[in-house]
Amino acid sequence: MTTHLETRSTHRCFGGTQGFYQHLSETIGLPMRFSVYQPPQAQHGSVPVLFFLAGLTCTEETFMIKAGAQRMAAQLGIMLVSMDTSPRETGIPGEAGDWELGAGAGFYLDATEAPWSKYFRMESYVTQELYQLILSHFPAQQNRVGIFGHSMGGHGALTLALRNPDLYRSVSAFAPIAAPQHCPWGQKAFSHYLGASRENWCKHDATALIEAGHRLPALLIDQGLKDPFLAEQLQPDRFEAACRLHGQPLTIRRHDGYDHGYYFISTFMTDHLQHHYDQLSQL
Ligand SMILES: N[C@@H](CCC(=O)N[C@@H](CSC=O)C(=O)NCC(=O)O)C(=O)O
Repeated sequence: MTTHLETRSTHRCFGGTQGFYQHLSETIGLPMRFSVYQPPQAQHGSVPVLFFLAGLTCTEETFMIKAGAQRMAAQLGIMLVSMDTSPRETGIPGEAGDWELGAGAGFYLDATEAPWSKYFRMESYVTQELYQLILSHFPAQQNRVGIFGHSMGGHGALTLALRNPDLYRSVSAFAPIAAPQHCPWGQKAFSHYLGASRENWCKHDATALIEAGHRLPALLIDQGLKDPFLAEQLQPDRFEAACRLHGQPLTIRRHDGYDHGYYFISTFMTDHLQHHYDQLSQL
């Protein structure tokens, strides 16, 4: 791959390197930004890699700044990758100004509907272009790749892993949008990006994908019970019921008092990194 990577900044962090990068994405047709934490072990050889997909309004910086993942990643020798949550400055009318749609709200799918379909191709970007770019430009082990995410990014982690089981060998999520076709965030995004076809919506809905026979490796989900989005937007009960009915292994932990934000995520981050480490170490 001949992608030119612009290094925007690097920072020593727990003996490793936190980097922020930009490149001209062929998939998106515009510059895209992403971030990589390389643990100290990456100086001596390739290491497992975990992609983190962030939620609505987030950027490639949010996870790296707020989740507190680098200390444990350095101990376990895991590379962390995060990316912006959508294309930006596309010129599409209505791209900015609505935090649930457009900029910051790419929903990790390839839009099929104009005007979004020209640039909003986050599924291909994450699963193909960025995936290959990380494997070719960083010391990442290609057979030890995992994915996790939060909220919209939890939806992304679940659906991309369900749709691409050969790419991701470990999966987890924090407060995912677990049944997007049944919630206002998902209905708004899917109707604009995918059009009216419910058949197409089901291809990007984690609960529907489980019902359709797609499967994941052993899955960990954490959910705060003081999350203001829990009942209307996230709906993990639907996903849990589908997993139980269809034999998908799932550990779902519900935590009193925790909300939707990064204080919740950082509290349980070490459990998620250990989950991925354990899964990827078996390979
Ligand atoms: N409208 C608010 C809140 C946006 C928000 O809560 N975003 C979450 C993800 S929600 C689902 O994907 C988030 O992760 N925010 C980043 C953070 O640092 O907490 C707003 O615009 O702020």
